[in-house]
Amino acid sequence: MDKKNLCDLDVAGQKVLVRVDYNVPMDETGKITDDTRMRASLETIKYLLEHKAAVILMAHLGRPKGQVNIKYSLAPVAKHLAKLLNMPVAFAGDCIGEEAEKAVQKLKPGKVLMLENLRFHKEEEKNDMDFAEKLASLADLYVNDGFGVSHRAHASVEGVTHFLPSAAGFLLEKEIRFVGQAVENPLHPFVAIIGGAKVSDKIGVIENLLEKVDALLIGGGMANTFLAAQGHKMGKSLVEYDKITLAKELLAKAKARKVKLLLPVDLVMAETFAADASHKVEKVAKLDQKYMALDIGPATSTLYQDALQDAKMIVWNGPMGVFEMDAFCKGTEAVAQAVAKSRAMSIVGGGDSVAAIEKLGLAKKITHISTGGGASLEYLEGKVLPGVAALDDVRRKIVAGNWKMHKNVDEAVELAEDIVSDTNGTLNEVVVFPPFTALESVAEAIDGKHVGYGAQDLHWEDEGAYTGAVSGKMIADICAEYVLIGHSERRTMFGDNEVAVAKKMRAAYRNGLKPMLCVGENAQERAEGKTSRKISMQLKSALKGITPDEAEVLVVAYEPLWAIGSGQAATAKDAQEVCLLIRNKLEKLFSADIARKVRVLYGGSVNAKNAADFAISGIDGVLVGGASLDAQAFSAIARSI
Ligand SMILES: Nc1ncnc2c1ncn2[C@@H]1O[C@H](COP(=O)(O)OP(=O)(O)O)[C@@H](O)[C@H]1O
Ligand SMILES: O=C(OP(=O)(O)O)[C@H](O)COP(=O)(O)O
Repeated sequence: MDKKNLCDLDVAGQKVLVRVDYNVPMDETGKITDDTRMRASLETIKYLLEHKAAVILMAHLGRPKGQVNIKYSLAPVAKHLAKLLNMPVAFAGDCIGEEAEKAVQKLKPGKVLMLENLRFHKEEEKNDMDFAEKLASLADLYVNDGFGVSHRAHASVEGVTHFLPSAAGFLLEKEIRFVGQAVENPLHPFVAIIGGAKVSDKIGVIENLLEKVDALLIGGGMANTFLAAQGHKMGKSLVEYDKITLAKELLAKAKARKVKLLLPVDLVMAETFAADASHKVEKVAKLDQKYMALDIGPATSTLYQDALQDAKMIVWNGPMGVFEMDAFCKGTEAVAQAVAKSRAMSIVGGGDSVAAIEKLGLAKKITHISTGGGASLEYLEGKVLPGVAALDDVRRKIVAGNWKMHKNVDEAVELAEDIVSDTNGTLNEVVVFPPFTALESVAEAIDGKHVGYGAQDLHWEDEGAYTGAVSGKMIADICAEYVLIGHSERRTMFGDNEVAVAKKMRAAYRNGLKPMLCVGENAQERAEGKTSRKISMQLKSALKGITPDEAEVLVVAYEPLWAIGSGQAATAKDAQEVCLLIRNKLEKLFSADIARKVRVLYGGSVNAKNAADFAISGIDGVLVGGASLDAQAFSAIARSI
């Protein structure tokens, strides 16, 4: 995940505003009937309390339409939270204004305050900036731990991040990691189970998952529409006849992508939509037209269980039938048992699906139970969640331009000045690497501006009889910040082997320079599937003896040799996979925290046309060659990453 999390914030003595999702079911007496979402937030709250923060919780309950309505007060939730935390939880009768301000003033580090329902103010759902600023004025820092509401661009989810340093809570980070993996790097065979009432509720998810899965199992009311699209007569079943064409398109897409799409072969048919309705199991091919389908049948349950047996990753969202009625919950329970029994990485989201798992006591057998229904659906659709996108990035992206052996002094200064003016305002870090002859002039021309500069290489000794060489000490003397080490051209044309690279790394750190270490495989190694082994060896050799503190300022550039100067860039997915491999290797060499902080770039035939492809999770910027010699092209790249 590329967003800051709690560990990146210094919370001691700070007032931390935490957005949680406590939109929990209650019975008519106000008793909370399922506190899963509250329990899921405890890790974040306890971390903040242990680190001496004053914790201010804000949440919504229901949809009171901007009106104060006692039915949706969070007071009972605050009481229940006190029991879960086994400590007092103060409660403010409003989320902004004098009452909230007084409560916050009284709040001490190590204590918790719950604010009243945000949605008593219509400005919350309107993402009103004045309202967001009033919320933000209560605190020093903001943490979003409400995954279930992060698909909403509301003031407490998105707006408030414009006024406070922000980070993800542990629950949000865990949700994004698991649900995100299913979308970005699924394990195969990858099987998805989609159920629920209507296909119209989950079109986006089905379309996106059809790009990723090996098998898709469909149940619930939405299966009826697919069966009708195949020509089956569905009697009084819930069928969305206006979605028949769509269902046919999805069936065709699955076939074209060779995705095994399974539909029920038998159904539990009921005379009426009622818990005590008379019902019977019938084959899909011959359904009683006076009846309606309210669950998948036993043969279908067996078919789906078999399809799940060898899965390595399973995503399940939506029940297989009218789960809330005992007579029609068996299909959902059978799927729940199969998912729990599977050795796959299993991710379950959606109120009814999660309820089935909880009812059967199978929660511990599921890898990740999502606390978000709509949020997990939208994430599975591949949508950006506003509540996540709004958070501060853990690593500022870098766009670096390696000018190689081009530009005399005047040209170099002109190019650098043009880049300064053209990249003004970009959030990304911009760095240029001029030739040595122009480095000092460029440094003088842009020093103090937002564009950084560095050297394209260095010798590993600080001084001595090394004709033609330039030392780290000399580079530091003109206040350069970065130095490229191990660029493929140094390795292939000038004999920089792993020993030389390792000595240059030491020289860089000895002189206070930030190394931009280039690693990458050649065409043959790639063809032989040796990329991972080659890069792991390069990293291990170059980083030997480097301390964690030194590693924190390291930048690694993945530059596949076959893509340098060839005009043939790696695909964004290939680059993402290798950058992930590099980060995993950094975690093994140092720690997860260092691996999160190190920036990992892609380089190799990046240009203004393809740069945006590399603006994806896990890639923290680009190292640009030829395209960096033109200010406009390079600035376009700096804006598109
Ligand atoms: N065959 C069916 N006919 C009508 N409704 C169904 C059928 N199967 C499931 N449903 C309904 O689907 C609803 C749950 O769908 P959904 O909200 O998508 O699931 P989740 O809450 O797990 O996200 C339940 O209210 C259930 O009654
Ligand atoms: O319960 C929630 O969504 P969900 O029912 O999709 O899980 C979240 O708290 C968001 O609530 P909202 O759908 O009223 O914005």
